Amino acid sequence: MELQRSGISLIYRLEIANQGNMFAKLASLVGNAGGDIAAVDMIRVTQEAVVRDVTINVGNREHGRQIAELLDAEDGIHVVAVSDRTFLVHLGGKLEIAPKIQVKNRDDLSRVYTPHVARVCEAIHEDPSKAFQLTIKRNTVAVVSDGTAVLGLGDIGPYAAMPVMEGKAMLFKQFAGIDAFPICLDTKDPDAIVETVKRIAPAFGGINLEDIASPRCFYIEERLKTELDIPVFHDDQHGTAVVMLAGLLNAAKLVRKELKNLKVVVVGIGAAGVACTKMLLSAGVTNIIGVTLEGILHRGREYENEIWNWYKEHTNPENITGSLDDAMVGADVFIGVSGPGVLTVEHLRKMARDPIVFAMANPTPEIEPEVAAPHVRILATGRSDYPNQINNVLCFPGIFKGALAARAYTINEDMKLAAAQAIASAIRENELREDYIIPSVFNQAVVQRVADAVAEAARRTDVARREVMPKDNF
Ligand SMILES: NC(=O)c1ccc[n+]([C@@H]2O[C@H](COP(=O)([O-])OP(=O)(O)OC[C@H]3O[C@@H](n4cnc5c(N)ncnc54)[C@H](O)[C@@H]3O)[C@@H](O)[C@H]2O)c1
Ligand SMILES: O=C(O)C[C@H](O)C(=O)O
Ligand SMILES: [Mg+2]
Repeated sequence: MELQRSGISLIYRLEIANQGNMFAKLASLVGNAGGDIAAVDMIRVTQEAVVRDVTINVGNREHGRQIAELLDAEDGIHVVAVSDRTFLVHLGGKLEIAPKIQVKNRDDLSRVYTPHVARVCEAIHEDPSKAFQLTIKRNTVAVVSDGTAVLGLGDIGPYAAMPVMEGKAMLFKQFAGIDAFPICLDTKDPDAIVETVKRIAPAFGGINLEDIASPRCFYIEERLKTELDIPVFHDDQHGTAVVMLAGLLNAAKLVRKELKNLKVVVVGIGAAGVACTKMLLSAGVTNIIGVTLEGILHRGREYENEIWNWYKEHTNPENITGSLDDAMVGADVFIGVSGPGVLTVEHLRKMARDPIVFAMANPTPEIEPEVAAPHVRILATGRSDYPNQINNVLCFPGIFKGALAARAYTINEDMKLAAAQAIASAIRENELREDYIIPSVFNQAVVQRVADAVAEAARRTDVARREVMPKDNF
């Protein structure tokens, strides 16, 4: 596969002396240093100098720093400040709450607020199911995290987790029209998390658990699923697994291999790794090898982590032992949901013909895509800046849209499988290519396709509380 990488974009505020052709000099300095000027804005002009904001695309932060040093060392150029556009879009957070109706006069006020609102409260008191019709519960999801497994950054706490949760909430709204609220809890106690989520549930039609570390995430999700009557969905488990399977269905078609014959190596047997494995098993894959930091999971050992004991019983049919080096021999597929630097070119060389590599750790994949690309047939990552983005954003907006439309009280296996098939089928067979096994997150047809398939699966499996017509705009 061939790859092109996008870097980061920095804004340099420069004071440029009014002498000679300074801008041409600046442009050639930047160009020679490998930067790419994307925009120039005039900020102010004085007798001696002009101040401009110059947006420059650079490879990474270090490259950006080198360019700043280079410019500052030049006679007549002074670097006033460098700002990162990513930080600028985060100023003050990424979300706000907006009312759906304007209160223009006393009459409006008396309807949305006291006294008439009281009649609506009483109606819900008489029939609690009316909360779905008459409050934001109908179309609102809580994105709940404790900040313990934020992307691949680990336990960075609830404050640092907020930007990711705000991002997920934005995507819920933009892609599915669902209002989502980021909630980062200042506790790691699984029971306290369960109790808190239960107590805030009245306002929500669904709970999207996010970036909660394993193995606690399994307990928290299981309890909430049993104790709440709205869908509870741990995105890092099931969203990831759904999109991974969608990608694999298409990748297998492309290399003309059948799922049941594949040898799949999964690295990182946490939330995402366990769920991906369960999904592979239900799709008919039998030869799955799970690899942790301690090596291949096998039946010759008893593990402290309970889920790994479950894992060893359901995978590794030949009970092989050893490290990732041993697991990769003859593998058709690598699924990485661990961390950076796990996979090497040596590993890729051990794989079977037409290797399929899904290096899904965020933000840094298990292997640098540029390094892996020449050695594999199909490569996918979780990132937005490479082709084949296998990221749960392709799933959670649509799966919740379908579940909320059907007013489903849970999201079950059939609904997840339906979502995976809907995502995969968004690409027609004659459109499949090595760098196009998964539809873009901006393919607007995908969310509705997933939502329709999920609502239908909810109806078929008797978990829907509402009949949904296809394309129903609830
Ligand atoms: N692309 C996506 O849509 C997507 C979705 C979910 C998670 N992820 C990524 O997957 C990774 C794991 O997320 P999670 O939610 O499962 O976290 P988690 O904390 O539940 O599990 C991670 C597991 O990986 C293991 N691990 C870490 N480094 C390893 C290594 N070098 N070799 C073997 N095992 C290793 C850890 O011990 C842990 O068991 C993160 O990088 C996350 O960003 C990607
Ligand atoms: O947030 C993402 O980009 C995907 C996933 O939920 C992750 O934790 O990495
Ligand atoms: Mg996540």
